[in-house]
Amino acid sequence: MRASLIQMDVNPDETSNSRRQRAASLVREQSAADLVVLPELWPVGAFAFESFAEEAEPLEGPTYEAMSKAASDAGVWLHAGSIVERTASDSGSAAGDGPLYNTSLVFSPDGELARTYRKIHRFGFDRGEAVLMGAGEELVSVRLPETTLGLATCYDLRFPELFRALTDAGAEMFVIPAGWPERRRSHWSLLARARAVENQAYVLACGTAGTHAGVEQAGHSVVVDPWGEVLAEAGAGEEVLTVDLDPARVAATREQFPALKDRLLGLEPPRR
Ligand SMILES: NC(=O)CCC(=O)C(=O)O
Repeated sequence: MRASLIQMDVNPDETSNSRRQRAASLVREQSAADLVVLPELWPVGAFAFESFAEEAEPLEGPTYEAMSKAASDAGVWLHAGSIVERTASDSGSAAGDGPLYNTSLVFSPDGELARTYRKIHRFGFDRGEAVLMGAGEELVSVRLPETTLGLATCYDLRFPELFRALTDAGAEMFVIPAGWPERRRSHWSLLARARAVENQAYVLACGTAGTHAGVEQAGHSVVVDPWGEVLAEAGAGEEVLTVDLDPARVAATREQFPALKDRLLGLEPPRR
């Protein structure tokens, strides 16, 4: 199974419309891949909080349209990263005045929307995403012919219980679009490997390059195998990281080193 992670440069000199067109062409160029991944909030920038409201789009908005077509043109599964999703109000009376969400879109090779995932852990403590967006509440996995993807977004990487729950739900490959800053790059690399090792799963973590809203991005997208080995790692700039994966390695690793079976906490009834 071949995966291509598109580590896009997100900077304020490019409009979201032009970046959408560029993303669509980059996806079309990956027709040799089975799975293509884009980063978190690439149309607007994960730290461009001031632009969230203006750049917010309905689920079936311009990013959806462009990515659905790009997925079907390339004939690939496409994790299209995330958008600022504008929702209708609870009453349904006025379109578009409900909460915003950081929502990921996954398309099948025929361009159909397979699943969405609303980021559960919002970044920013008492500002930014944490106050501007609603929190997702649903664990999401996506069944592909070769494997099962578990979805998470950027700051979610710091919460191991999410990944353990996805593992319990059958995930074998975590796909993590991100807009991770350079300042905490060491955490990114460490946590990506930790989530792979502790769950004996592949990690595909796709970040952004460039600088937006004054925040230099880490780049360094990474693919880690179920043993915790780094299979491929990008540099700091825009880059497509392509790697061949063997989904059978997940079951093999879990069988050869069955640490997941030795869990004692959080399981009912206790195993020992
Ligand atoms: N966009 C994000 O979720 C940023 C997360 C981050 O900077 C961190 O966890 O550190």
